[in-house]
Amino acid sequence: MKTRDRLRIAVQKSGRLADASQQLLAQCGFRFRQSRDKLFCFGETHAVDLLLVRDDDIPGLIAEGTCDLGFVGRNVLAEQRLAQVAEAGSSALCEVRALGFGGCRLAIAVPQEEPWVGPEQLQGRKIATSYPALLANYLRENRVQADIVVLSGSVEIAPKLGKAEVICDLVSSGATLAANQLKETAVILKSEAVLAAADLDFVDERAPVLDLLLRRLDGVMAVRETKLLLMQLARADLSEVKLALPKDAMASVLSSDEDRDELCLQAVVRSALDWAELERLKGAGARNLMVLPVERMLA
Ligand SMILES: Nc1ncnc2c1ncn2[C@@H]1O[C@H](COP(=O)(O)OP(=O)(O)OP(=O)(O)O)[C@@H](O)[C@H]1O
Ligand SMILES: O=P(O)(O)OC[C@H]1O[C@H](OP(=O)(O)OP(=O)(O)O)[C@H](O)[C@@H]1O
Ligand SMILES: [Mg+2]
Repeated sequence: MKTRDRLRIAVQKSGRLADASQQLLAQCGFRFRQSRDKLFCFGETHAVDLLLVRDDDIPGLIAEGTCDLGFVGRNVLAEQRLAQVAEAGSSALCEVRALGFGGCRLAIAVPQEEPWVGPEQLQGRKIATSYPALLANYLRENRVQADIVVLSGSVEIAPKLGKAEVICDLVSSGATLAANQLKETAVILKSEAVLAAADLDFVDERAPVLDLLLRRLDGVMAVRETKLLLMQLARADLSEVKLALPKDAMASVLSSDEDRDELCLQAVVRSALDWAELERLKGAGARNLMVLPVERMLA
């Protein structure tokens, strides 16, 4: 087994996942110094270094052992995992954690005027995609035979170019599909950025730093949507205000001895808080409501 004294993580150099990946590592308390060629970041606070690469290269770098971990879209990881299984019979690549950013879906899209009845309508059609293994898997599961046209990008213009009638591509807002007179139908994969790895059974110095990284990632992820809600209220309104709190709120009441009728209530809320919920609390008697972000939590 290869041993190394520093953990090496592959992250996207530039693109949709690049900034959020580095921000997440910063939230975990990891600081880096970037090399002059901007391809490598040396970990200043911990024995963790980053390799800045194209996202498509991340699963391969992990599989060959050049990197221990990677921040990559589930769509890219799942596609390359399936391709490895088809080629070698197995794949060591696995998803260790979902990271909560880079949300999108891999979906089938057909021309807007075409009614969608189900996957059987894809029988014998030409489908353009950059995800041939995931698409082939979906077609196999639905017992449909179709012609997969592999394109590395700009898949949405394939129907206009006459290369295919249908596409299978990533969708987020749906704006790209709408601009190309296409509509989303079946979703093949729900995706987000994930932490990918092949082998986490380290027996060298990487083990404790991996442990620390996973614990801190879990700490940051656990409070992603969490907010601290603070408010003032009269003691007489306490039960009404408590009833108006979101169901998952963990509330505690603070009071000062000088004015026992005037209370302060704090609540940790794990779901997103909208204006309607705050207005409901105000209606129940709460005043000076404040919603504060929670940066980290150590249980
Ligand atoms: N419209 C979208 N909204 C949200 N996330 C997306 C969207 N499109 C793609 N993603 C996610 O972001 C990942 C990276 O997308 P990006 O467009 O930066 O890739 P790329 O052009 O292949 O970059 P690279 O130059 O690194 O190869 C995708 O694999 C996917 O997981
Ligand atoms: O549903 P939407 O919000 O419109 O997003 C979908 C688009 O986003 C991605 O492309 P991207 O913009 O990253 O460009 P690319 O094709 O060069 O990767 C994806 O390939 C779609 O084309
Ligand atoms: Mg790419």
